[in-house]
Amino acid sequence: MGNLDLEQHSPEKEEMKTKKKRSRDKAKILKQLAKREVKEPKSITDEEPKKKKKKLKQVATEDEETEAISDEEPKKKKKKKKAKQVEEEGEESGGNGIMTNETFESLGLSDNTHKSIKEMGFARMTQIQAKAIPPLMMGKDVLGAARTGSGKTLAFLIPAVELLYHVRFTPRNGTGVIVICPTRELAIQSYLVAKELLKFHSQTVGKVIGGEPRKKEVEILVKGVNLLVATPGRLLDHLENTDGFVFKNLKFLVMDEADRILEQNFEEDMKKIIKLLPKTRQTSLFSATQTSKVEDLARVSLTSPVYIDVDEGRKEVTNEGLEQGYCVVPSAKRLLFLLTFLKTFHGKKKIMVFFSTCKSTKFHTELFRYIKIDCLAIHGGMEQSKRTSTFFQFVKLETGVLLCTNVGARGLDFPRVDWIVQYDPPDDPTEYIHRVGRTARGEGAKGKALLVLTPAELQFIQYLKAAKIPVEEHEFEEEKLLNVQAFLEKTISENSALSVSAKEAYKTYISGYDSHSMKDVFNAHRLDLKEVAASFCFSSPPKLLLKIHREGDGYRSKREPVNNKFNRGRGGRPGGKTKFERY
Ligand SMILES: Nc1ncnc2c1ncn2[C@@H]1O[C@H](COP(=O)(O)OP(=O)(O)OP(=O)(O)O)[C@@H](O)[C@H]1O
Repeated sequence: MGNLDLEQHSPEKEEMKTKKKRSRDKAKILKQLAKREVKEPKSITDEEPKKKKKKLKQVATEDEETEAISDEEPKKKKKKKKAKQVEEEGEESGGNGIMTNETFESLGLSDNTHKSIKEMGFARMTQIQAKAIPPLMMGKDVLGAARTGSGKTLAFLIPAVELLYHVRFTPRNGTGVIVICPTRELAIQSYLVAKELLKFHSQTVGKVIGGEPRKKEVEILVKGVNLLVATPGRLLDHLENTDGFVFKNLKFLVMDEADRILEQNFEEDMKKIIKLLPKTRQTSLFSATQTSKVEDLARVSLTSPVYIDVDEGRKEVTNEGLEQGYCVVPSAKRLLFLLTFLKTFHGKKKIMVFFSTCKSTKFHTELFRYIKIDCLAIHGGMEQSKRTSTFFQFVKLETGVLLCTNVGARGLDFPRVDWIVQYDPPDDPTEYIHRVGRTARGEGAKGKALLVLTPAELQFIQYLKAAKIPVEEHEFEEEKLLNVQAFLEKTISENSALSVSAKEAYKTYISGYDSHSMKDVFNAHRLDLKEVAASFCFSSPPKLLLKIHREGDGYRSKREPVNNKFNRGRGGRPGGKTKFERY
């Protein structure tokens, strides 16, 4: 028996088996791709001009982000160093289970894709990549879940690029792959990764996102964008209105952060988009969190999907390198608490602070700058050009503070963030997971997260624990707070612009609170307005018309039960945003 066991688990045999399996998979993938090439060339190659095989490279116009990636040499070096560091840290610490020993080389990718991945400094695959890339390259529909910062972007972009290459897409064939992202910044980020992957290929890449000039986008779409990254609203706009946008050859649709994309405020657009796109295509849904809506969509619109959940069975849903705490702070002291925190770490750490509304983010940015706390801001009320430049500014910073709404919660890959502060609570555990996922990303990475709750909101911790999120309480030390309440109130009362901004922030904070989906925890009727006003630098609540839903008047929790099979307690998502648009 002992012998038999040894025989079965001999490392050589295991290795042989894996190698054999890999080469079988590789052969299958190549066969599959070849089949697709044979099956579909008509609709595609027929449109290709025979003589003019001009290599049209990267049709996307040069834009602001080019500047951020223009220092080619240092960037390459930095990346190689980073990848080496990631691997070493992973090995030293025993890793946190994100990396595998499987190499990208074993996938049998095209030389040009492989060359790009090498330039990015990656040799071994992460778990989601090792599990999702082979079935995706075989043309299967995939529903993929893996923790934040574990490399999902390459997991779908590598198969996308390989598909375009093997089917020999040219600009004339139009769009073969569409990647839909919920925020503009995430779309820009994914577009840049796609651009890097396509660097040595002839296929074209572009993006269409809200807030950018449509005309420029129309021009690149008409020229032909093979891999298109888009936000839902702007994509729908082009699908419906842009003559010359060829999408009938679409082969692969990816929804990144699928659970977010299927929420209420995107749902209508998504239904229309799906209706307009060709039906025979490969579809893939990715996110760190899933909801029953994603499952429903997978059931009705994916063909025999492969379900991949690399973190199934983990005791915690957040990353091991993440230290998570919460502090119970009386409403009236919240601002002083945040100021004390920022005074302590300002200039030493890279920090993201989450707010619930645009106006509140705007007010706090103005106030902090006024009192000489340097900070950046990203929220939905800003011009896109400013949002984009701020995004790249924060990417480059070693230390600094970014105040943001949930536009910063999903998918963004800011390097080396030390602290995530949730000054205003998230909508639910799912949103919590994505916000804290902006730190401790990748193998061996570390980071800290702090959630600020008022005594009335403490019950939220039970929801976090039920969703397998470990949080420890930090003591609230009132005596250590900066003693500046009177100074702040005076500052606001004497500065009319700040005062107007504070009033708007106060008002939207309350209406935002009222639209909260977990009414059992975040109940606007339990807010003490005098205390809330103090946290916006008012000695008494400003006289404003506040609309708060009456209790019993449709005022109930929209929380969706977390009991579907694929979700497995990841912190299910309630019904999504209500009338009040907060981003
Ligand atoms: N094979 C790899 N080896 C090392 N690092 C990698 C590998 N693949 C991706 N990365 C890096 O890991 C980081 C996180 O990747 P990515 O942004 O794709 O995560 P994600 O799973 O999409 O996260 P989120 O759920 O927050 O969107 C990126 O900086 C990326 O460059």
